[in-house]
Amino acid sequence: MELKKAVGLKAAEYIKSGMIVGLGTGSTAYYFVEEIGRRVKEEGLEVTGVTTSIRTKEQALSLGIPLKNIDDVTHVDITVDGADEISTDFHGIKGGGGAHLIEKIVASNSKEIIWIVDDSKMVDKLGAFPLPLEVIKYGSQQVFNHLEEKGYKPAFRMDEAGGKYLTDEDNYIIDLHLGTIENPTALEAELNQMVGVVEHGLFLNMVTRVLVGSADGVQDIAIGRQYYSEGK
Ligand SMILES: O=C[C@H](O)[C@H](O)[C@H](O)COP(=O)(O)O
Repeated sequence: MELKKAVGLKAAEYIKSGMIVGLGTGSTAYYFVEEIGRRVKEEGLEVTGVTTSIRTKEQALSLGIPLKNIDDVTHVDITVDGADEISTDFHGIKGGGGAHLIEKIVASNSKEIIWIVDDSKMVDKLGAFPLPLEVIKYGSQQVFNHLEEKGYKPAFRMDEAGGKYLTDEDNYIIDLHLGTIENPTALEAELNQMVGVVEHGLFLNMVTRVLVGSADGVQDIAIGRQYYSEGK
């Protein structure tokens, strides 16, 4: 809890008045959004938020953070979000909370992408965390069967009531229990082409800064790449 809060507060230091800010989803991003709300209220910070889930939208509205839809902004200056796993080469898995579709849309329109995590999320190779695929309902059992034939150990995500989990966009999620992903780039290419898969939780070559919380404090790692380019 404290590590998540520490990285959330540190990320908020990168936010200045006038920015359009992508507000991530999850238990770590929660602290970042709370801090932005506090600064809006107490310090007069003037930002426009673009949210990545219904949950975050409700939180941001309750805090009085002005919001816009992604389609009503020219770009996002900085998106701050959590992650489920980050590899040593700074690829990530996201979507443990089922929000990776909208998160990826917001991130892909962001000039800077900051991930905030505690050190338990840092891994050598991705894959121990189940890789989420958001799939359209129609034909989803066929997608599942196809993934099973490939040996990807798929499982439909279930909700607390025992039904299939529904995303904000009313799709299902299939989690792949891969163990280790030896070649994330090849898997990404394969999943990008799979009919019925709306979006997968592999975020490769996207993050521009990672803040890692540990007992020793917050490590601030600038990745040194530019994901976003104007007019792409
Ligand atoms: O779908 C959820 C998002 O990708 C989250 O950012 C991710 O699951 C990390 O969440 P948390 O900070 O709660 O571990």
